[in-house]
Amino acid sequence: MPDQEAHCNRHEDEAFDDTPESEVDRLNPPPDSYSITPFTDRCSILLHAGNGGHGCISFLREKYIENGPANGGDGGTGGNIYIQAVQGETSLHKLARRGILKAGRGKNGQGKGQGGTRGEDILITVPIGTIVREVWRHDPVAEEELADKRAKAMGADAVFDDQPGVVDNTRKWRRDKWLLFPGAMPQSFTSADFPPLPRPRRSQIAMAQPPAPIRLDLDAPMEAPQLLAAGAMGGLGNPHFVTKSIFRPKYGTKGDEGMKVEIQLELKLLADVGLVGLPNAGKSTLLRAITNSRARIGNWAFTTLQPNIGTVVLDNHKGRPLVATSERKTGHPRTNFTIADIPGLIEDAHLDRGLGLGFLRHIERAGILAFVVDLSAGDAIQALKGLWKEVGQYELLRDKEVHAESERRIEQDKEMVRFSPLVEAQPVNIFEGENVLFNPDGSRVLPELKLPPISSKPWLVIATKADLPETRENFAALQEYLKKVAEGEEVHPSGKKNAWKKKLHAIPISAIKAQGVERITPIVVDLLEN
Ligand SMILES: Nc1nc2c(ncn2[C@@H]2O[C@H](COP(=O)(O)OP(=O)(O)OP(=O)(O)O)[C@@H](O)[C@H]2O)c(=O)[nH]1
Ligand SMILES: [Mg+2]
Repeated sequence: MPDQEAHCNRHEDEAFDDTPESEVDRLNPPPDSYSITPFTDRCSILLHAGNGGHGCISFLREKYIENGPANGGDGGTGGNIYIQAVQGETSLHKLARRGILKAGRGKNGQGKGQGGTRGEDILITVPIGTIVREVWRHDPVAEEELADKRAKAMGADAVFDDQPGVVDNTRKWRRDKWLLFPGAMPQSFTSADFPPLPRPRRSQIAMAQPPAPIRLDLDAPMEAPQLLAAGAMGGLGNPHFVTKSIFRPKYGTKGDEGMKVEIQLELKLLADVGLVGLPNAGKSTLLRAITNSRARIGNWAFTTLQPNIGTVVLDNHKGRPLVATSERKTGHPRTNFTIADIPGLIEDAHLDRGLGLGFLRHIERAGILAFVVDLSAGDAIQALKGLWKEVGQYELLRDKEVHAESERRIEQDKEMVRFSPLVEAQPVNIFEGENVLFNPDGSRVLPELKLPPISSKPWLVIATKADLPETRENFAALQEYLKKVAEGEEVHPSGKKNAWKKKLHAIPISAIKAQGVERITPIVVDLLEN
């Protein structure tokens, strides 16, 4: 039992006596002392920008003023949706659970000329290294603009209020756009009673929207949020429709419908360091030893079923940083780095054995790879080579996979007959070839992420369980081997020629006793920064 093992060793070895009791408990916890952190690295969500509030139809009522002038306020603008990549977020699971994000609707206008208040905004916070891709969108205002353009091109006398003298014949029938005075009978209005419908409007902030289709690569912390979808404009109150002949218009307009965008979020970078190792090698214990993680630990294979991400704090804001760091590209000194503990890798994992390809994908998303080898479980060099082999095989396969996957998706889409009742009922408002704004079936195949080859990543070896007997020779051999690799006497374990081998480190540790782990941080920081 691991528990007994730990205690025996502590009595044997004087050097480990200074490890506090509580720390040992934390690193070799009873089975129920862990937390499962939910984790998602890919999800799609539907954004619904806020609808505009309706305009108000009202008239001044005061003593001695019998038929006061129109004084209905305009409707408020709908809420906007923003996105921001921030430090501290590590997973998309919170967003994945939401599914739909709907910004607030603007409030309706009020009497006495009071405009409606704006709808509530939504801010989506995502981890740094998130990619945002648009799947499809439905933008009512853009569609209306397009329809107008089309009507004009076809020679209809579609004219707007800013072109006087010509009668609008095309848009008055949009009864759905008009709001009538309470109590007015809809049938008492003929289209002749309405002035030309105002041209579709956009809020000023809509200028800040990224061009469609949205493709954002958020790989740095953002100081300010980025707008994704602007809320729709509110309707106009009845004072807008006062003319020389109509003093008391009994109509206003409804607020516009907010646009809908479905986006796919994907984490490009999972963490700064990825722990790669066989099952039961001690990766989760290591993560616990150097971070505050409460990752699950157990003396059996596949204890970890999904990535756990821990953060190593370098600067606890108490004056001098714990580890000296240089100013990075961003201009700020690095204050932390993250480590991903991923499920164990077994032989033939690339053939989808074990937990399969899913988590091999995580490996290529780490900045640095830390190969965790168990010194007590046989030849460490063989273990390291085995891990590299799987990683390499995976990389080979991936390129093929990606290709096959996108082919397959195209094929499936061709075969499927989609149920889309709305498309038939609507006038087709898309010019051929031009900006397809309304793509109701969302069948667009999104391009895969492009990532650098795995063998070009900096890597190090963490040799763990060094507290166990007869691990010394194993480690010495490993170190000797790495030296030869660095000098070019041995082939790089990845088998690739241009693989990274600038500074090869092997660090012996005992994670369970938190011995030697303090050496990891400065080495990792050095690799991250250079
Ligand atoms: N003696 C000793 N035992 C260790 C050490 N590190 C981990 N262990 C034990 O090894 C076993 C496996 O540890 P885990 O951290 O769960 O291993 P893992 O690599 O995360 O395993 P998977 O999640 O299944 O891939 C546990 O029983 C740990 O207590 C160490 O430094 N020394
Ligand atoms: Mg684990």
